[in-house]
Amino acid sequence: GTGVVTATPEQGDVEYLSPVTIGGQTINMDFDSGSSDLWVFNTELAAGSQAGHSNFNPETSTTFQLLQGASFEISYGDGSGAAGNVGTDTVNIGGATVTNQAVELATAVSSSFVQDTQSNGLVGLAFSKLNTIKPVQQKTFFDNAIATLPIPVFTADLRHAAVGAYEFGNIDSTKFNGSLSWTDVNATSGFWQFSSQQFAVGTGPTMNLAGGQAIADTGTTLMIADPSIVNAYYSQVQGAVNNETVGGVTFPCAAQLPDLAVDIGGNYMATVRGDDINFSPVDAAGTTCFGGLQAGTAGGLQIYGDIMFKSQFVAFNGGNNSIGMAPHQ
Ligand SMILES: N[C@H]1[C@H](O)[C@@H](Sc2ccccc2)[C@@H]2OC[C@H]1O2
Repeated sequence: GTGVVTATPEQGDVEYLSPVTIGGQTINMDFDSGSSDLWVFNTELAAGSQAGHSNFNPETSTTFQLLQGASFEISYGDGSGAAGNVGTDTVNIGGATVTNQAVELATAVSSSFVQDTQSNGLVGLAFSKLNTIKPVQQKTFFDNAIATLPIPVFTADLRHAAVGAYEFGNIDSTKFNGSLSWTDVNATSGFWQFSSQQFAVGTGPTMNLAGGQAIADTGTTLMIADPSIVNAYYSQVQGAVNNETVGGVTFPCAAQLPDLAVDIGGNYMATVRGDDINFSPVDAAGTTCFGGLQAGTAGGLQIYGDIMFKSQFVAFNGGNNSIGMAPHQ
């Protein structure tokens, strides 16, 4: 069957949380199309790390089974990480259910996870080749569910400061304008990766980024693009500066921010709303604001995170490895 759950933004749209039922216990988790482990805060974790979180208790689940000798250890792009043991349990996301899903029980988590008490773990939705479980790699929830879904798709409908949704096995055409533009994904990296070789700032000319590649990553808050895009964009914003202290580009909060259009696989120019690129104030007075568009390394893999998802409804097709996009309704 299909499954649909709410995707509720934390304050400032830092991340989006969705309810997941594991062995009958419902826990709010961060759905991450940029990784492939499902790990959860749990009662095996040190009490200090458990504090403030919803902690899965494998002992009170009648369907949990330890996966003897299995462990995981994951490091994320932002330097955070988690590690621990592994079991299997019944995982239900809005009705879409997998009876033998690998559930990773963290026994160690980095401080950024401990401090974020609204998030109690991640649901990895990238390709299973990135799963970190050893000695035998396990599948993601989507990989396990795909055969039972009416269509082999999940969709992300993330909104600025409003509740959106993740849906498995159905594409709700009331949630986007027009029709989806589909692009082939190169799954070799294990990410939902596509070419992105052109961009335009506001009503300006289309510019080239030869060889540009990007991934669609719901677990990344911002939009990390090639320096050539970032420089071209902020050259159009009065008062924009690269603020080393703050760690990225800032500008006056009153600035008028242009839209940014980026090429998706040569088939579609996805427009990212300028308003969403005004991400958050860095000072109490709300005078200086931090950009939702920041620079990665030149020629590196670009990461189109929540800043893009707030403008675009995205469908992930695991049947033919493609991504569909259209502006939100
Ligand atoms: N795919 C992303 C992942 O979901 C997050 S993990 C995370 C870390 C701290 C707080 C919340 C989430 C991390 O940032 C970018 C990349 O790695």
